[in-house]
Amino acid sequence: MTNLYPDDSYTLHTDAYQINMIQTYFQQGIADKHAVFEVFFRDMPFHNGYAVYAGLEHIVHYIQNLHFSQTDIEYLREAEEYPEDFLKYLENFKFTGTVRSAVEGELVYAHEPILQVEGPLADCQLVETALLNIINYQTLIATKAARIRSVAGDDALMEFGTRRAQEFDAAIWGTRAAYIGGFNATSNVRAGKIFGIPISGTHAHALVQTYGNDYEAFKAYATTHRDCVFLVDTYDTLRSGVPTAIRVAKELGDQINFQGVRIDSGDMAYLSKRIRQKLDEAGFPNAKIYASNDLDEKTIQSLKMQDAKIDVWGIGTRLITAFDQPALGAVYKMVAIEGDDGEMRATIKLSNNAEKVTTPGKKQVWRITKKADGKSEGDYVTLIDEDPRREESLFMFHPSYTYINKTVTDFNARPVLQDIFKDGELVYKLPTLSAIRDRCRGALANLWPEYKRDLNPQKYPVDLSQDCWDNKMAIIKDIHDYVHKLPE
Ligand SMILES: Nc1ncnc2c1ncn2[C@@H]1O[C@H](COP(=O)(O)OP(=O)(O)OP(=O)(O)O)[C@@H](O)[C@H]1O
Ligand SMILES: O=P(O)(O)OC[C@H]1O[C@H](OP(=O)(O)OP(=O)(O)O)[C@H](O)[C@@H]1O
Ligand SMILES: O=C(O)c1cccnc1
Repeated sequence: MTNLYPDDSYTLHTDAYQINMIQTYFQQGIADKHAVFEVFFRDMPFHNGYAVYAGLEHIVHYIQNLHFSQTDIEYLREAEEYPEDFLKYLENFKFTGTVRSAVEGELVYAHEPILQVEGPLADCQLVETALLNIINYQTLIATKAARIRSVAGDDALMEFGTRRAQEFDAAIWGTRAAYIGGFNATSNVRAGKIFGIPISGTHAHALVQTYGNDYEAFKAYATTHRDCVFLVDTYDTLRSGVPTAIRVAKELGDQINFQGVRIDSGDMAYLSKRIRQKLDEAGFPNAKIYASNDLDEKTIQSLKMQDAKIDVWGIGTRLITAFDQPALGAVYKMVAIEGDDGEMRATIKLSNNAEKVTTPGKKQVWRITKKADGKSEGDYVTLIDEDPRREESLFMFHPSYTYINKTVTDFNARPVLQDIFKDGELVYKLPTLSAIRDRCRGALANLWPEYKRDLNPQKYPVDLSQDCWDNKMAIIKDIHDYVHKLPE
C-alpha cells in the first residue's frame, strides 16, 4: 500500500546510512565541520569520447526544497527510533552548503569533478544519494542521445521512450536529457507542458485495427487531423499501407497536410527505398518516411550505410533505458575535511584498485582550448586556488603515464565548475532548455572529430596540474608510511 503524504518531499530520498552518519556527526558535535565532496565518474559511458552533462536543473529544485517535513520526522521517529534531540536538529535543518557544478549541456569526462558540494559535513552527506541518482541517469541519457544525434546527421529525432522507461520520472527527465543531447521532439505530452519540448506523434496500429482496414482508418484520421503521418505496416506495408496512404492523401488533397508515413517493422532499408519510390511517383516528393522499431545509433548507422530513405527516426527503448550501459557509475567522494585545528585537510580514498584512488583536495576543472581556433586541448584539473589563466604555458601530462605530456601555449582556460549555490542561496540563473541544447551543440562543434567518433574514440586528456599531482602523491606517501608502521 502506498502512503502519499500531503507534505511529501525528496528529503528522505537518500540512503539510510546518510542519516545514520549524520546522527553520528550530530551526537559527536561535528555535524558542522567544514567538508568538501566531489562527484566524478570513472569510465566513459558507452565507451564514448565525451559525456553530456545533464541533471543540474533537477538538482537545483531538489536542494531548494530540502527540508524535513512533519511526516518525515514522524516516520524517522517511528521507523528508526532516533533520539529526540537529533530529530529536533533534522526538523530545523536547512541546507547551507555551496555547490559548484558543470552546467547542463557541457561536455564532461571521466576522472574530473563535475559537481562539488562544500559546507557543513551533515549537509554534504545528506545530498549524496539524490545528486548521484539524478546525475547518473540524466547524464547517461543525454550522452546516449548525443551519440544517436552524431549518426543521424540533420535528420529529425523523436523521443518515443515513455512506455519503456523505468517509470514516470525516468521518462520525464530522460526525455529532457534526450532533448539536450540533440533530439528534436518528444511523444511525451507532459514533458512538452513542463519543459516546453516540442511534442510530436503519429498514430498506432490500434487506430487501423479499430477500423479494420487502412483506408477507413487513414481517412478517419485525416478528416480529424491536419498534419498526417500514416502508420503503414499494420497489415502489409507495400501492398496495402503505402498505396492507401497515397490514396487518402490524393483524395483529401489540400484539406490535409500529408506529412508522410511511418514504418515500424520489417527490413527498413528495403521498405524505405520502395516507399520513397512510390511516394515520389505519386507526386509526394516532400512526404517524409518515419521509422521506429528498437532503433539506436548502431541500427541508424547501418541503415544509412544501406542507403535507407528514412527522414525521421522515432527512438524509444534503447535510448530511454540506456540499453547498452545501464549506469554511468558516478560517485561522490570526500576530498577535504576540516581538521581539529580548524584548517582544511585534503583527504583521499585509497584502494587496491588504482582506478578507485581519488584525487584529494578541493579542485577546479579548466577547459583548455587553443586561442587560434577554439578547439579542445584537454581538461586541466587544479587545486582550487590555482589559476592557469595567469600562465603563459601549461605543462599537461597524463596523470598515470607522466611521460605522455605536452606543453600548451596560446590557450584559453575556462573554469568548468560554476557557482550554483553559495552558502545555501541559489546564485545561478537556470538557462532555458534551448540554451542548454545549444550549448551542447556548440561544445561538440569545438571538439576534435577524433574524440567524437562512435567507435574507439581517442581518449580526451584529463590531466592534473603539477600541484594537484604533487599533493596527491604526498598524501599517498603519508598514508603508506602510516600503514607500514602498523603491526602486521
Ligand atoms: N535493413 C536493416 N538493417 C539493420 N537493421 C534493421 C534493418 N531493418 C530493420 N532493422 C532492425 O532490426 C530489428 C528487427 O526488426 P524486425 O522488424 O525484423 O523484427 P521485429 O522487431 O521482430 O518486428 P516486429 O516489431 O514486427 O515484432 C529492429 O531493431 C529493426 O530496427
Ligand atoms: O521501438 P522503440 O524504439 O522502443 O520505440 C517505441 C515503440 O513504441 C511503439 O511500439 P509498440 O509499443 O506498439 O510496440 P511494438 O511496435 O514493439 O509492437 C512504436 O511503434 C515503437 O516501435
Ligand atoms: O507517435 C508515435 O508514432 C509513437 C509514440 C510513442 C511510441 N511509439 C510511436
